[in-house]
Amino acid sequence: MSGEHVGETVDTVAAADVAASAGDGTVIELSDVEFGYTATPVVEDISLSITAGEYVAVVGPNGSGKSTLLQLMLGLLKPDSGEARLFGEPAHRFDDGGRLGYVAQHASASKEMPITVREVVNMGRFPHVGFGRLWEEDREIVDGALATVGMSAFADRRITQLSGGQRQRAFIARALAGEAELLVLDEPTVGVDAESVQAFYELLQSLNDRGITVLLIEHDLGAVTEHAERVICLNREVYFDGPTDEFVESDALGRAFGTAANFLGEQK
Ligand SMILES: Nc1ncnc2c1ncn2[C@@H]1O[C@H](COP(=O)(O)OP(=O)(O)OP(=O)(O)O)[C@@H](O)[C@H]1O
Repeated sequence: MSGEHVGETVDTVAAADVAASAGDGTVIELSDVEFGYTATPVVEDISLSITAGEYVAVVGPNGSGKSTLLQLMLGLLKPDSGEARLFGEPAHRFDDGGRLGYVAQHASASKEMPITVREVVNMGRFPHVGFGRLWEEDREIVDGALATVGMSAFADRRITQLSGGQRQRAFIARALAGEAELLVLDEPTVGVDAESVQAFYELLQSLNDRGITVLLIEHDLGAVTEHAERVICLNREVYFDGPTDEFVESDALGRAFGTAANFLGEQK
């Protein structure tokens, strides 16, 4: 078995362009997926689907395969066996086009990157208009995206001069400018100050209320139970996949983490 090793995670990837999603509203579909970076599988026996409009949290211990699962879903990794489909297409062949906004773990920017927030958000329009050709209507969409995430006042600030939370908002604005239907976030509130976390989740909720499918990895169980409507609990295999209230009542957490106390001890 030879899993693809993609090395460094790209900080943010606005992946995905397609003509059509699966007609039944399925956004992501995994069938019997197995993947390992070496001969040992990191995830196996994964079958699940995510439908348009859902708000799904992936939880699990450190090293349980959450980021790997996300990258398989997005086609950034290719399963060793089984199949991953994104908007009805094989995920690894999915073309960039704005439907998907991906904010990777510790989304950051190179310190030398002399790029402003507006320029980052402008990039969201590129799949729609082509490089360097933003028209008035595109600028209005960019302004709207900046306003939606509360970053209008920071539009001309360099991306490197933002806090972690502000940077996350800028990357979300880029996804919104691209008219993303699916927003995927890998531990979005790591490095975000506590006061901003609540506002950040309110933003995600408002985007989900507008019909955007939200899929995120989250360590903060409180945030998961408060906001996500569905939980996928992972530790190489899926230990639980279902409504959040059923997850809370279940023993999946303890089984996946060894003990629930362990997990709670990991809370940041
Ligand atoms: N690029 C890579 N090359 C080799 N091994 C990797 C790579 N990325 C992750 N792994 C290994 O795969 C396993 C799952 O990692 P993954 O990052 O998917 O877990 P995770 O649940 O997201 O972890 P965390 O909660 O710590 O972010 C770990 O054992 C990790 O060391």
